[in-house]
Amino acid sequence: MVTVRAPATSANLGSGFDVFGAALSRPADVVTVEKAAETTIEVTGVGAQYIPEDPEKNTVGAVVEALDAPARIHIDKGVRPASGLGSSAASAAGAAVALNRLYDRGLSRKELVPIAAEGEAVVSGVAHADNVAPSILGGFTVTTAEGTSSVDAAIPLVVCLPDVAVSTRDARRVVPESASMEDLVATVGNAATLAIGMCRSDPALVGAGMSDPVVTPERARLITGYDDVRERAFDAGATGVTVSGAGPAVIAACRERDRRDVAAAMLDAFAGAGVEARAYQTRIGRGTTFLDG
Ligand SMILES: Nc1ncnc2c1ncn2[C@@H]1O[C@H](COP(=O)(O)OP(=O)(O)OP(=O)(O)O)[C@@H](O)[C@H]1O
Ligand SMILES: N[C@@H](CCO)C(=O)O
Repeated sequence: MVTVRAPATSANLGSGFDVFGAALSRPADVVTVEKAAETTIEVTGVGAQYIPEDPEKNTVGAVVEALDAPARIHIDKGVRPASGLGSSAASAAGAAVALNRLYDRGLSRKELVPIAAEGEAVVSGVAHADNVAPSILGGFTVTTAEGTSSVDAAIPLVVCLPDVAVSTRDARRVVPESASMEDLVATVGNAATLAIGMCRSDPALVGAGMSDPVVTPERARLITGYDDVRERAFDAGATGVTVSGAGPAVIAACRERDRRDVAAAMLDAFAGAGVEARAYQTRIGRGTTFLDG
């Protein structure tokens, strides 16, 4: 038997649509796998009632197939589904790391990224790896068709999760099909600023680099109260605020000393918009870890 803790993640970070990702120190899924002749999946925890246990429909089923590793699998969800916090990816990432060890497949963490990404295709129609990469590798990740690069970074974060669901599949429908040259230049500048900020663990640069004139404004419309939440977070000291993944979670970068105030301000703004929410005071963290030695 192998048990792992696979962290939530935030993809895009504004300017890095479908490229940037970050592992969060909390929340996380716990995935346990045991060899079996046929694969079975049991799901407990946050939002378990919305997650299919059929291996054809659960993200871990595709991982089992890709690794040819049938197992009895238990997923204890800490990451709510349809959250923008890489819920479907956390389970797939955890299963990939755990099954690789259970069956002694000998694949490296980087080799496991495209395998876990197959799980994402099951739910969103696209095998995007910008959530599974940080959930497996940890830190800040840059994923392209050529592979993933990662760097550890010490950046305090708040993710505020409203009590509504937005599916990645729906949120991909509002992504514009083209962008102007002006927006392209701005986005490249912001993304480069964010990447330097991560390398220096500088919350000011990371926050400044989260600005995105192309995808985020369209996605923000799907989140009731977004503009107020963003403004209040900045007033409380956030250095940058954007939609986490496909939403509805909103992520803010900040300095350690401001994190509590930023979390309170975001919760208050959602409440003002009539939306219940939960705030996680978190930071960029480690990738999937073994819980059983
Ligand atoms: N193991 C799993 N964990 C969570 N959701 C799963 C799992 N397997 C299948 N699903 C389905 O995936 C959907 C949630 O995935 P989706 O990509 O929409 O949200 P997310 O992973 O929280 O968001 P994001 O990718 O934007 O961070 C739900 O419909 C859920 O039933
Ligand atoms: N990059 C993907 C991540 C989904 O979590 C998207 O924004 O659609």
